[in-house]
Amino acid sequence: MSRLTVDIREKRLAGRLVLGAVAFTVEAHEVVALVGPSGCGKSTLLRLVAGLDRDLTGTVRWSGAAPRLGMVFQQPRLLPWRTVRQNLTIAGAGLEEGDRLLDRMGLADKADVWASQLSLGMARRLALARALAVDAQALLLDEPLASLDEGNQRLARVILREYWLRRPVPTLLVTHDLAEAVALAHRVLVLSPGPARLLFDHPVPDGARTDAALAARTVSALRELAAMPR
Ligand SMILES: Nc1ncnc2c1ncn2[C@@H]1O[C@H](COP(=O)(O)OP(=O)(O)OP(=O)(O)O)[C@@H](O)[C@H]1O
Repeated sequence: MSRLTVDIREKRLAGRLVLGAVAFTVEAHEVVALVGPSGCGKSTLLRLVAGLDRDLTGTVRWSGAAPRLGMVFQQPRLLPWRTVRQNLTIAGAGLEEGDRLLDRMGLADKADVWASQLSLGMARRLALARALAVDAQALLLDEPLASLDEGNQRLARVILREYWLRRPVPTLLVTHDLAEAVALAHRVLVLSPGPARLLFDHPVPDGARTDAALAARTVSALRELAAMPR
């Protein structure tokens, strides 16, 4: 399993500085949340890690061979002219695993519907199912629970935790929601307003995933840290 080392000194888009100094590692079995205000550069950072953009000052390295990635983009990026099931199989999912995930995501009755006919929340659930169905060696998830109602957010959290128990792959999870970060990640990286630099890298206590009071205390501590002048 790969370990990810990110050491970004600077990233520019159209000449404008979008990311400042951001350096961190993600261990082979670790889920790391990236949290920061809107527009600070989180998606840009994820694209650099995915190798979709290689134009940076700094380095992004995986130990060993580059892993097969399961990705959720900010937009669902489905193939609208294919059915829901085909969107999974074309991405490389086995039929059985694809159907199992559709069932878990509450999309079993949509398997033969055109992807273009899904609501945004359904499309986002399908995009998450696709990332989890492709036997990924690392996950890069950009706001995977955005546009889901509360029930589906809870369900998606459970599905993600089950996934990591079965397949503890290195994961970068972008979110603007500290509570979601604490609920899912082992560590939370907080970024400054853009151009983002890393403000701090904070471990989440093990119990926070099951103990709601501890989770709430961790979220408040992170919020206070993030608000501190520096
Ligand atoms: N192709 C581009 N050319 C120039 N600037 C860009 C381009 N794409 C994004 N930006 C700018 O880069 C900055 C970072 O964008 P990015 O999408 O990475 O932020 P983000 O933290 O993911 O935002 P959000 O949480 O709102 O999705 C923003 O100011 C955005 O306007």
